Amino acid sequence: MVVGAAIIADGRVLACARSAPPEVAGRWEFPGGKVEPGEGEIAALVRECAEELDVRVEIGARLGRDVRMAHGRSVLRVYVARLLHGDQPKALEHSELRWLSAAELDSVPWLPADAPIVAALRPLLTNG
Ligand SMILES: Nc1nc2c([nH]c(=O)n2[C@H]2C[C@H](O)[C@@H](COP(=O)(O)OP(=O)(O)OP(=O)(O)O)O2)c(=O)[nH]1
Repeated sequence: MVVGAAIIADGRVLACARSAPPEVAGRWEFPGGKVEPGEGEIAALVRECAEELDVRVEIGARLGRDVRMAHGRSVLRVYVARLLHGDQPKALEHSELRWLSAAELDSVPWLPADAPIVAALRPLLTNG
């Protein structure tokens, strides 16, 4: 299971450009990663957001549906999240971070598995 966090602030969502591995570098994703054995999904998201972005987050509702990823070996599950304590994300592992409005959602090349989740995200963002 791979979990991702759709971090929303001021009507925008945080999109992150992968720096590695080469086959997905330059593609955009939600921060997150693999749930470790014995770890809960929420705990995995809190850990990944701290590791990748140096932020504390509160995890909210599920967003969209589970998406089966390449080769059917894993599933992507995304949750809505918000930043806590005024923390500001830093690109510790990504090549770039961008806050996207609803109108800007299609302006970056998301990882293919993210498409249905990005579509479900649109109504949660204010236009602009
Ligand atoms: N984090 C994240 N991964 C995604 C998204 N969409 C998508 O297809 N993936 C894929 C890319 C990777 O093959 C996999 C996540 O693996 P990862 O390399 O980020 O996991 P991890 O941080 O636990 O890394 P590692 O321990 O395996 O090095 O899921 C997404 O929106 N967010």
